Amino acid sequence: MVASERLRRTMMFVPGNNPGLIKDAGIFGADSIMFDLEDAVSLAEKDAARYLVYEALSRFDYGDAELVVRINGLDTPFYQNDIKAMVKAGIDVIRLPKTESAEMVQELENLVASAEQEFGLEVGSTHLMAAIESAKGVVNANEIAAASNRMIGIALSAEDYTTDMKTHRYPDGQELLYARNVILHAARATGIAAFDTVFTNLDDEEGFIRETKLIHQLGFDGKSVINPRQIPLVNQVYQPSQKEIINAQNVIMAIKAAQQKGSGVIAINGQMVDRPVVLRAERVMALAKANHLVDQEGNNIEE
Ligand SMILES: CC(=O)SCCNC(=O)CCNC(=O)[C@H](O)C(C)(C)COP(=O)(O)OP(=O)(O)OC[C@H]1O[C@@H](n2cnc3c(N)ncnc32)[C@H](O)[C@@H]1OP(=O)(O)O
Ligand SMILES: O=C([O-])CC(=O)C(=O)O
Ligand SMILES: [Mg+2]
Repeated sequence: MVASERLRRTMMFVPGNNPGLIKDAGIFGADSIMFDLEDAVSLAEKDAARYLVYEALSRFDYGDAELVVRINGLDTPFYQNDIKAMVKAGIDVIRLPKTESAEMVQELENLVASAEQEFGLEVGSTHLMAAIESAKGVVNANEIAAASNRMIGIALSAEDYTTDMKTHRYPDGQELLYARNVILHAARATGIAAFDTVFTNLDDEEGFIRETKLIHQLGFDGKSVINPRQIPLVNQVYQPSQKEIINAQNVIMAIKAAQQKGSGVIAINGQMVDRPVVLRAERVMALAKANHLVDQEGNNIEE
């Protein structure tokens, strides 16, 4: 699948030092599974976690899920070994934590390219993403997003970010509004995905849904999650309504008919349908397919 066409509603963190969670991570339906070598793993367990994730990637089948690894930061003694092992294992995406500049992404890219050469992989086949976790990262979000052709997305990491900003997380999320909008604009301007941050109170389902509705409304592709219980809740928020699906089906049918007659624009019930409307309709249909509300051809499923 082309990296830019993937749906990425949920990217689930899986601690890299926990064999049980790693083994079963594929059964919960996360769009992306993110093995963590960074903050979920204590210093004493860094080497063991890297080895464990390497073995898991080589042995287990995670189906259609995109496989991501969060490596240790560029200010640690671990990241070079992390990159080598994960490239060798054929990981889909490397997520760089605490990214503050384009130079950091370029340093990562150079090391990834060397590892690809060393292990006989096509240079450019490993994709990258950056987590933005500080004021400096937010200020430099545009250059970070555009730093490499390998970039598939940028993410807000609000736990570290709010600490850097000398605040903390509040239920209404006002403290994150600026960073969320900056990250979204940087992602959209570069044509890559935007991911919202984790919500750490597993018992506050209402708060989780409220936050997910907000980031869906803003335009995020999806959200980092820490627990399988959060996956269906995100999918529910991202699920298009029946009305949206019917509208999207009509738009796609109408534009196909128009194109057959050599026109790129048409009206449905007096409403102009042009390229942006078609693109929105295609996204609705992709979400409808992912939620099994229509079949792979976009037709309604017979009861
Ligand atoms: C600020 C940051 O950097 S956040 C990123 C780093 N943090 C992480 O990676 C934490 C990831 N999450 C977890 O480790 C766990 O979800 C915890 C510790 C928060 C909660 O764990 P639990 O209390 O066991 O959660 P819960 O009871 O809901 O688990 C339900 C099932 O899902 C499994 N599960 C829970 N979390 C995960 C996960 N992240 N990945 C895979 N499986 C998971 C559990 O093993 C359990 O399976 P079982 O029913 O077969 O025993
Ligand atoms: O990426 C995330 O959402 C988790 C994280 O590291 C943070 O919030 O600091
Ligand atoms: Mg963090």
